[in-house]
Amino acid sequence: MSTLVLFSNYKITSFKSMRKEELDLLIGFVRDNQTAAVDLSAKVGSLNADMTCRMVFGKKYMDEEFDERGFKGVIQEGMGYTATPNLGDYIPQLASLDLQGLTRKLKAISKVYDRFLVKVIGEHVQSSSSRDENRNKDFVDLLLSFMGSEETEFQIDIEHVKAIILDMIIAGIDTSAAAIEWTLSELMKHPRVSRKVQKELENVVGKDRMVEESDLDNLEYLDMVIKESLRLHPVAPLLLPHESMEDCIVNGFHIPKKSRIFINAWAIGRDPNAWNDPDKFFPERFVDSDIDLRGRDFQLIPFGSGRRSCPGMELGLTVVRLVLAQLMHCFDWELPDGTLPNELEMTEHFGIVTCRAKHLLAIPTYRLNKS
Ligand code: HEM
Repeated sequence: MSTLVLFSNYKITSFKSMRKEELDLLIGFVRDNQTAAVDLSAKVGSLNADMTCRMVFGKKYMDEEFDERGFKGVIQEGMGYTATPNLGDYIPQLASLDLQGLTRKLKAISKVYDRFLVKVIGEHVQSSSSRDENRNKDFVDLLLSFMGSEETEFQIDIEHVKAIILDMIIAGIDTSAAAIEWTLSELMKHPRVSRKVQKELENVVGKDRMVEESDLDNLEYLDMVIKESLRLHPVAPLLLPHESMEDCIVNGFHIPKKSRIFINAWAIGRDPNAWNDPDKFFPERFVDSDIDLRGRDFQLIPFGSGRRSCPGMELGLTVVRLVLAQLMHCFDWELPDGTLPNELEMTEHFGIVTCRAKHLLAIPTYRLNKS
């Protein structure tokens, strides 16, 4: 369903004008605030949350419509509990005691999610008869249209709809934002690479207009920068847990059926057996290389590989490329308080999605010709 319907090329393209509207708001805000440092981590996080909400729910929701902790706050709290190693997973006899209280806390969070999802679905059902049939359908519309339908191969009920929506929101918001945040951080740290990205943008786009999505395929160097950033900072460093379907032997290790498997994409991206100078940020390593991000090349798997790899990859890459290109094309960036590029701290905050421990702040200067 994800591949054929939700993330088809047609569907991704149908949200192009929405992405432009949201990104233009951010660019406008930054242009109006050029004297102070912009909290890029917070701004990029909100931009992605807004884009994802409009695609999945058809509109943005105010924080207070969710819960007093706000939309992002609750999602992050839930993700935090999910990422915490749970004793009960390793010693099943202890699971029912819930010694860390994780099950109890997650159940409480799931009630908040559930209340919100019931409200969103209710709003869609109520307004379905009065809605314009030609308007662009959001994910909730699409999923509801499969429910109870005999004509489709996807047999789903309301609990599936809730689960899929939640999955999309959780998997979509922080991942793209963290990928943008890390790439911007590496660009701030490496002015040579930043200048080269801006030079490419000047050649492809010119300084008289902003970037359009149709320009993205011509930005080859930016693609290398993104690959290099995802190699060093795979936003889901351990991917998602997998389970072996049958007994198998990998590199001489016996893996019994039904084992829980973690793939350390972070370590693979920095493995000296797979990469020369692995700790160096050097996008040019991808010149004349056919290593891509799609999971064919096992030394670079930020989206996983195979059937359970990320279904939102094309969409995620479109957003990451577009936002980075626009921010780098429209502005020069300087670190605040006289911080030198090589002094920028890169400490990670570990979670299922690993973002920066400290927000990335930078001072913008508008650089296009047109006012
Ligand atoms: C740069 C952006 C993104 C990155 C780096 C990323 C990365 C990943 C990774 C590593 C996985 C786990 C794969 C595995 O364990 O093998 C995953 C799964 C998933 N991603 Fe993404 N993702 C991104 C954007 C998105 C977006 C925008 C969406 C949807 C709106 C999305 C939806 C999903 C879903 C639904 C899954 C779970 C698939 C399943 O249940 O098997 N992702 N993603």
